[in-house]
Amino acid sequence: MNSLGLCQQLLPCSVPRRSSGACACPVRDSSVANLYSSWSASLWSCQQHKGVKQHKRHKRAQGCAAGLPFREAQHESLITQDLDDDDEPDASSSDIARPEQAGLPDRIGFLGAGKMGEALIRGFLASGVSVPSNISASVRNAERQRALSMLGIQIFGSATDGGAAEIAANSDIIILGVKPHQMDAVLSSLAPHVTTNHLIISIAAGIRISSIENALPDATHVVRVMPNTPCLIREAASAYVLGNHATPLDASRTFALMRSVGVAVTVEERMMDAVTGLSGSGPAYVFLMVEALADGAVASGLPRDKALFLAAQTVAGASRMVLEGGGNGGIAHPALLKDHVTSPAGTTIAGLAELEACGVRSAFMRAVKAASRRSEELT
Ligand SMILES: NC(=O)C1=CN([C@@H]2O[C@H](COP(=O)(O)OP(=O)(O)OC[C@H]3O[C@@H](n4cnc5c(N)ncnc54)[C@H](O)[C@@H]3O)[C@@H](O)[C@H]2O)C=CC1
Ligand SMILES: O=C(O)[C@@H]1CCC=N1
Repeated sequence: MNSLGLCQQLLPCSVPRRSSGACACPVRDSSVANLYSSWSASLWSCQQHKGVKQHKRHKRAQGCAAGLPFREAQHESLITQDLDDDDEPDASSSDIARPEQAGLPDRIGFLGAGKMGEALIRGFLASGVSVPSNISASVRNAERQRALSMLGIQIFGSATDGGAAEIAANSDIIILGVKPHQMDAVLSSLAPHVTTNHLIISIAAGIRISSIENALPDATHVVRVMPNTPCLIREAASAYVLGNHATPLDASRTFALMRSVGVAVTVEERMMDAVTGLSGSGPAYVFLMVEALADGAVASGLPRDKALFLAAQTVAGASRMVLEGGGNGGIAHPALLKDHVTSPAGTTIAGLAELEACGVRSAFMRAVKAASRRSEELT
């Protein structure tokens, strides 16, 4: 068992890998890593092309040429989404190939590696985007030290007691993985050691980019990411925002990292509280839902193990249908899919009527809004 209480041996088979929705692009034998290394330089020469749209198309084509399926290349172009929005791809990227063995050369240091940090580390290692010798973590207590040492990564002491200096000296990318209320202390310890060669990635709920930038030296490269625990099995839904001094290369490094453990989209910072209430906290809502569905089946006579198994697979299968059922890689509308399950005077409408009577729809909306509000309060 790992610290998240999950049996690692069960994980590889718990989420089936899928084939990619690859495009007809003829060159597909290279990886995100190629795009990563060539992108920075080519982005700028590319900008000399006529017009913003042409620039975006060019980057997309370049992504394909770098071996990405069309929709991943298309997604890469979102990194500069501030250029225009009208040809923005939809948010679904579930059919996109994973950047297997992308092997980013960056050394990644975690200041605080608890549940979320460990999920990221395990995901990065599983994806091959990094290797143990390129990852380090500053750890405050012996139990965390033991858990993380088993991954073969380098361990330093507490971030507020010398560990920040060691992480800074041994990392290109520093991931701030402490709780929001621990952030001030950690940033104070880190500030004297940060240079403009570092990329600082905060995963803390509620903490604004401006607070991080203000606590660190001028021109520090900062990116704010909201991941979720399914990073552990490379099924995360992450969103990220670039800080004021983050470069296109920082964007591509962040995207490559987060894409290696799931899907990743860019948003504006004003949307990060909503992201936190939805995908950051969302796995907990779904776990509760799976548990409750299984309870219902147990109450109706099904053994607990079969009830949990069928409940979890039902949620996974239905989610996949939304993600993959839209045709041309788009997202299907859940209301249409719901109607396909629901026979006149059948079983499903009887169940749905109960859910509506209990206000489940409104309860989910309220949950996301409450979590978003809480994220706002954490600022
Ligand atoms: N748990 C989740 O599902 C998600 C969490 N987050 C964010 O990730 C961050 C971490 O959350 P969790 O991993 O859940 O919390 P956690 O409490 O499991 O992990 C935080 C870790 O930081 C360590 N820490 C605190 N001060 C330290 C210091 N000075 N030096 C070294 N280590 C130190 C703690 O000992 C702990 O191991 C939070 O800011 C949270 O908002 C974001 C998305 C999802
Ligand atoms: O509950 C929390 O505050 C963290 C942030 C998002 C998920 N877990």
